[in-house]
Amino acid sequence: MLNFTKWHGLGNDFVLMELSPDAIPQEKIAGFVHRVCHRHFGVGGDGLVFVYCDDKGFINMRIFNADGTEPEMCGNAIRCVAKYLYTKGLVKDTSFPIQTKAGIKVPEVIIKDGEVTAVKVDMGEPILESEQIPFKGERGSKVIDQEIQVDGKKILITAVSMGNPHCILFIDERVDQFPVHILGPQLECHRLFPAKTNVEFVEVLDRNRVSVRVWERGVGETLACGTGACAVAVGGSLCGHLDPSVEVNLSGGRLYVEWGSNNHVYMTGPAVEVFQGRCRVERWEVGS
Ligand SMILES: N[C@@H](CCC[C@H](N)C(=O)O)C(=O)O
Repeated sequence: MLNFTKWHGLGNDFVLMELSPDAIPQEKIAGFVHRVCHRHFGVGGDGLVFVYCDDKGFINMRIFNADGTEPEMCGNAIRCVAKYLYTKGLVKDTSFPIQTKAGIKVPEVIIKDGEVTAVKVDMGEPILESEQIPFKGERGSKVIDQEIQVDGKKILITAVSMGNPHCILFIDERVDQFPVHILGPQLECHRLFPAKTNVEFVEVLDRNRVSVRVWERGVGETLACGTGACAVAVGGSLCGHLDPSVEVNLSGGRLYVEWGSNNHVYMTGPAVEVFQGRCRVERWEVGS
C-alpha cells in the first residue's frame, strides 16, 4: 500500500507521494503515473508529484503529467508541495528552496491566524531563448508576436519558457467561447516546439487583468496552470499588452503574478489538500 495525499491549486489537481521516482523501475514509471492519475481506474489527477530529500538533504520535487511524461516544472504543484511540507512540520521556515528539474525555486507560505492562506513562489527568471521554444537561429531573435501557420490559418504566437515551454496567443474574442480543444492540441504538437508545448489562450481585460484558458502538454485542458500564468505575464509585458503586475483569471480561479525588476517572476495563489489515502500497488501496477 502506498500513502498519498490529493491536492489542487485552482482545480489543477495532483496526487502527491512522499517518494523518489527513482524508487520505481524506469520502464514502469509512465504506466504507474498514468494509472494513478486515471479518473476511472485510479485516484485521478492532472499529474503525480513526488517529494523527497536527496542524499545531500535537499528537498526535491518531480512532477509527471497524467500521460506519464515528465515536465520540468509545475507552478500549481510547487505551492501544494510547499504547504504540504510546512503543515506536516517537515520544514520549519516559512520560505525554503525546492530543487526541480527547472532548477531551484523558492516558495514562501503565507500565514494568517495560524493557517496557510496562500503560497508565493519565486519562480526564477523567464527564458526567452531555449531549445524548447522556437528560435529563429540568431541570438536575440525571440518569438514575440510571431506569425505562424496552423491548419492553413495565420496566427500570432509568443513563446516563453518558465523551465517548461509555453506558447501564448492573445485573442480578440471571449476566451470562454474560444475553440481551445481544436487549436490546443494542434499547437501542443506543432513542429516549432520540439519538446511539444503548453498553450495559453489569453483575453486581455486591461493592463493588469487577463482571462486565460490553458491547454497543457501531456494532459489536455486544465482548470489552471501556474507556469502558464507566469509565462502569460511575461509574454504580455513583452508584447506591450500588460504591465509587469497581473491578475490572471483562470478557469479554476485567480493567481497574482509579478515580473520583478530583478527579472524574477513571482506567483501567488492557493493550495488545497482534498483528502488522504492509500493505494494498492503490486510491482508498480496500480489497482490490479
Ligand atoms: N500545471 C502545471 C504545469 C504542468 C506541466 C505541464 N503540463 C508541462 O508539460 O510542461 C503548472 O501549474 O505549472
